[in-house]
Amino acid sequence: MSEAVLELRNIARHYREGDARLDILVDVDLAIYPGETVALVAPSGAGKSTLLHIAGLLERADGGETLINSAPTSKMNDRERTSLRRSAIGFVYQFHHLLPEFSALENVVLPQMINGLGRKDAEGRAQQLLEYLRLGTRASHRPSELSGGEQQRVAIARAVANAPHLLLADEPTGNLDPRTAEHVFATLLTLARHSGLAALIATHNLDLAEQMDRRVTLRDGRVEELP
Ligand SMILES: Nc1ncnc2c1ncn2[C@@H]1O[C@H](COP(=O)(O)OP(=O)(O)OP(=O)(O)O)[C@@H](O)[C@H]1O
Repeated sequence: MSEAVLELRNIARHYREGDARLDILVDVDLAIYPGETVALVAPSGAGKSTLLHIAGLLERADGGETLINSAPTSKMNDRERTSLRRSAIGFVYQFHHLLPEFSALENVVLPQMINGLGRKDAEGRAQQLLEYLRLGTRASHRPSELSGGEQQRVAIARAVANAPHLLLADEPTGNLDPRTAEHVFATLLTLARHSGLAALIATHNLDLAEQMDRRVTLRDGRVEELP
């Protein structure tokens, strides 16, 4: 088998609330391989967002190791982690978080320029991605001029703009009506499979989770495989 894109080893994370200590992640082990789509299905408060933030190098664990393409990240400094995150990891959130004053195209161009690509190449790739997501004619529109489903598709284009190896999504369709959610989710899965991405997607929607290659949950701070 090829090497894991994401590997979490013995990850622990707790928060403090006054004198109390909340052990959210106790001993999380998880590996995701290229082209694999994995659903993270767990009750509210179980620690899904915490796990995604640690996997995405947005937050540090209290113990254990996060490996991206086999590279351990816990001893990297913040600059190294940010640089790895920008090149290897894409994020989609429940709310699109697009920059309101920029067009759809510019929202997809910006992360590429931040990652060092020239404007012309970035615009070419952004246009191509938007067309692939059937948003070619909406490229010059600002987020407020797009429907919820279109906004979320632009957010997906932005997440994959730098051709990441790992796609992380936190309830990416949680804010959409069921039909739009189904459509956006199908788009996300097609894109992930087409690009050979490893994807970890937190969702409450069991129908959507069923469409993914594997399902895992969090129980008492540990990852368990679901049938
Ligand atoms: N910075 C923080 N400080 C203290 N407690 C926190 C912090 N972040 C999260 N928590 C707590 O940790 C627990 C797990 O939170 P997390 O957001 O990871 O859960 P979740 O499974 O994503 O939930 P949801 O499905 O509702 O988004 C919750 O009880 C939350 O209140």
